[in-house]
Amino acid sequence: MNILLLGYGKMGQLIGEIAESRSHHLAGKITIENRDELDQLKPENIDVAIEFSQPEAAVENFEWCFEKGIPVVSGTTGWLSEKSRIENLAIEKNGTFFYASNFSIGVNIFFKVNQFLAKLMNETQGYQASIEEIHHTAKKDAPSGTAITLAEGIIQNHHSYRKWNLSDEPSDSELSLPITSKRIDPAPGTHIIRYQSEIDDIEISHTAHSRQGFALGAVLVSEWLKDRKGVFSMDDFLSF
Ligand SMILES: NC(=O)C1=CN([C@@H]2O[C@H](COP(=O)(O)OP(=O)(O)OC[C@H]3O[C@@H](n4cnc5c(N)ncnc54)[C@H](OP(=O)(O)O)[C@@H]3O)[C@@H](O)[C@H]2O)C=CC1
Ligand SMILES: O=C(O)C1=N[C@H](C(=O)O)C[C@H](O)C1
Repeated sequence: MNILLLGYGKMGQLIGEIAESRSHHLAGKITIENRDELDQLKPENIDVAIEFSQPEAAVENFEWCFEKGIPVVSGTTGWLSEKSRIENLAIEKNGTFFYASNFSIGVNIFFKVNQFLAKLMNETQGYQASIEEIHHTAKKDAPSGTAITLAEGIIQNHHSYRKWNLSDEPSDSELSLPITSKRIDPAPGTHIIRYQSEIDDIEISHTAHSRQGFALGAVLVSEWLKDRKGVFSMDDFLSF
């Protein structure tokens, strides 16, 4: 496949290496500095754009891809207030859009375990839930996109929680799930779910040892997405 990398930082570079090792060709490696190179590309020669940029850049990148008819796979976090509009735009333009807060298979198993645990805890009194995420200090958004997905998994399955809040910001509701964001180098991504009571604590966690799982997941999804039209998520890609 011909792959356009929109964003060529820590993730874009690793995705490029993995894509080439799987015999794909890189049609472009776009950063803030060389963004004008987009005008010289031939959209008909690009099979998919893999977009790992920055919260402020992602939406503009999606709109550009939809205009050019290029399917887009994005892992950029921190732009979710625009998600419904972007998904509607993808459909309106007969485009292809795949977003995941986390492309690693391990984290997607962890999402399912989190949902199952939330269902069990919903039947149990006396536990307070909380989420902690730890990432490297260059991360621009907080909480992480993965922590938001985990919070949504709890909110959908546990009646004591209706929304989430960052733990260092005041919450206006007892029904809010606190998320603590820590920035410690070189953490690629750690997420912990805690249920604490006076009697005991229950804790589940996922720790990424590198960015390999995120990057490989994005390439595998791009291969799967070829020739598909519409809006997709990891639930469509995975068979569990
Ligand atoms: N879903 C997932 O599985 C994962 C998601 N992420 C998310 O991916 C995103 C990128 O992470 P990471 O690679 O670590 O970040 P980096 O800061 O290392 O890289 C970001 C890249 O985006 C480029 N960029 C910024 N603005 C634009 C623009 N307008 N058009 C094109 N490129 C642009 C930057 O350019 P320049 O170099 O010139 O500054 C840089 O190359 C983050 O939102 C992060 O949260 C990260 C890991 C996994
Ligand atoms: O910025 C990162 O590095 C990561 N971002 C994603 C997120 O916000 O959840 C995924 C992963 O945890 C790494």
